[in-house]
Amino acid sequence: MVEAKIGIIGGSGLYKMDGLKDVREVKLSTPFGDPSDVLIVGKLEDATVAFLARHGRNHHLLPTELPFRANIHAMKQLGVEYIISASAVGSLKEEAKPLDMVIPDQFIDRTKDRPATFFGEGLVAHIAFGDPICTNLAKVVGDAVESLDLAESSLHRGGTYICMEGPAFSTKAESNLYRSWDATVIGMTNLTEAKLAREAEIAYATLALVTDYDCWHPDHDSVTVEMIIGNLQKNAVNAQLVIKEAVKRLNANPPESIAHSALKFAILTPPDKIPAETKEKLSLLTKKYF
Ligand SMILES: CSC[C@H]1O[C@H](OP(=O)(O)O)[C@H](O)[C@@H]1O
Ligand SMILES: Nc1ncnc2[nH]cnc12
Repeated sequence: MVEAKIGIIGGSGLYKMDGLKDVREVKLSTPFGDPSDVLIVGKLEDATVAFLARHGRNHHLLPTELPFRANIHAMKQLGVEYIISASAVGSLKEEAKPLDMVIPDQFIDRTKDRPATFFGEGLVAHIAFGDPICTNLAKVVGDAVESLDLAESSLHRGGTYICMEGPAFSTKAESNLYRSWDATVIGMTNLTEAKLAREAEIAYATLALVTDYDCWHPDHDSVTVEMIIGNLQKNAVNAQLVIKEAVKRLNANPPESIAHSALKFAILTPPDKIPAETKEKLSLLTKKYF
């Protein structure tokens, strides 16, 4: 089995990583179904990385349809310890302009129709999620952005990402409600992924790339796919540069992460009371504790 310590999940607009060497397509199955697509494993800046297109390489999966658990489980199977997620977001603040980058440190969950835990079926675990993003990994990504000269894009470190269900974009009332909550950006994917990554003890950070002002902004029309497509493409170019630089830094200096021991005090069910099939199903995640 190939191994990769760093995982990259590409969202809308980022369907492949340029510059990968010794590329292999790895098709994995998991106890939670198949991932969104094959994982692309290759060398980037001397590090072995695993890339996955979240919506599939042809963008055929809605946010609600994403096999989040299979995607994270597949990363875990490859030995991934750090995931950098690149995601398209709408901005809820004037100062976060289209083409800017935000590295959120909080999420608010507005999803309602997707599984968001590996646990259950006789194994109860509650992870701490007060700090849902790995601070040290976020710093590596932020430092990578700042080391590059990205003329059109400012960096915003910190901020709250609203994760909505979609696929329709928000109403103006919703968008203004989220602004009243002081949220920074809105998307449809990253909270679910971050939660599962934490359950899988993988450090996770989001590089959120602003495509639009959602629908609250008085000087902009309501968001449509047509309007954001150009920004998605420009953001994808920037995301590639940032990820390459972040991978270089991460490989040279892998940071500690609270995520790496997230299950240490999370599991409530005594090991001898967990059904054998569940123990087997979750063994990749929990075996170090039993
Ligand atoms: C491009 S429009 C909405 C779509 O874009 C974001 O996807 P991702 O987070 O995978 O980059 C957003 O969450 C929606 O899924
Ligand atoms: N305005 C928006 N709302 C939700 N997800 C998005 N992804 C990109 N722009 C978005």
